[in-house]
Amino acid sequence: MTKRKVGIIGAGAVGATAAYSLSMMGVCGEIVLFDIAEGVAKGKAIDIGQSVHYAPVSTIVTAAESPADVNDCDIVVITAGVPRKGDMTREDLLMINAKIMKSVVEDVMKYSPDAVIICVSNPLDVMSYVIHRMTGWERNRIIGMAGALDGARMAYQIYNKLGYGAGQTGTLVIGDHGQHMIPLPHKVQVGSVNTLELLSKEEMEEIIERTRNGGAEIVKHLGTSGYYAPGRAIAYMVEAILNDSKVVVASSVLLEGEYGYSDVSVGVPVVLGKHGAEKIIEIELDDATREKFKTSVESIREGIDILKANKFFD
Ligand SMILES: NC(=O)C1=CN([C@@H]2O[C@H](COP(=O)(O)OP(=O)(O)OC[C@H]3O[C@@H](n4cnc5c(N)ncnc54)[C@H](O)[C@@H]3O)[C@@H](O)[C@H]2O)C=CC1
Ligand SMILES: O=C([O-])CC(=O)C(=O)O
Repeated sequence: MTKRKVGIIGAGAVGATAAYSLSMMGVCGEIVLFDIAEGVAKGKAIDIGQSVHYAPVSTIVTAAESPADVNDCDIVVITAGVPRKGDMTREDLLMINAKIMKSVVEDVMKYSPDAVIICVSNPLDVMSYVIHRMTGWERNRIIGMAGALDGARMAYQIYNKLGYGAGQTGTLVIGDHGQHMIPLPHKVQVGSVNTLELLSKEEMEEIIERTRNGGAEIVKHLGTSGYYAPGRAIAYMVEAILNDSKVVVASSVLLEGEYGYSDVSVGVPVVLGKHGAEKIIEIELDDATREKFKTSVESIREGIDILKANKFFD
């Protein structure tokens, strides 16, 4: 990769935190922020740009005056959209965020036609699917951020139970980024020790439940959804793509027969490198997990079907 320019569309809580996190890591030369709300991108770009003075590597942070300035990006992160509040589910954001997605994606296609897109807006899997349908791009170039965050949340819950192994916990969460997400306890290891040997069945069930409700728990306390962990998860994915590091991260990608499904975006383990989601890893699912995966896919398809019924797709 010759240039390392990252566009972030939607400079709200998540977009700005991703920008801040990325600028502190120094993995890209330029970050350009765009937001439809006047002054938001400009103000945050100045603030983040001034914080870079203390970063190990300098990153230029700018604000786009218009979508046309988010041009020639290697990666475009889409964090434009409405977050949930109160008792809302992510699915309640479907119609409003789908409309936002439509205008944003048209601009990305025009101004950064070679980019890898990281979709963040909710409901995540359906929005990632919308981007596929709108762009028609190769599927490796459209990646939904979910498993990176949900996996971090699961690791956090495990540490809180064990009291050791922070930073040594490998987790895997597949399926939708919603009520049917599937944290996989038998895949979790702390320092190469399988957690099935460290935690009781009841403790693991509690961890799974708290992981699944990780987003809602923050909304309950904060009144809006979280942004530090999401921002850091985005930055981790951007770094993996820019550095071509080939790390395995569960992400929402379009299936074309893998796991027995097609024409739906859902979270599965993928290899992240300079071409985006370069490889989908098909892991063996036992019968019970396969059933959960089916429920998860169906829940995403419900959202897609609502858009179809509303003639969202041409
Ligand atoms: N995939 C995931 O794991 C996560 C997803 N999210 C989702 O990310 C989205 C953003 O969340 P927050 O940053 O907390 O919301 P926010 O309200 O703080 O920021 C969203 C920003 O998008 C901007 N925006 C709206 N329409 C736009 C357009 N057409 N072009 C450019 N900017 C536009 C708004 O002006 C606002 O500044 C939400 O949909 C939220 O549910 C949030 C956390 C984690
Ligand atoms: O919970 C929300 O609405 C935002 C989100 O996706 C998360 O934090 O996982």
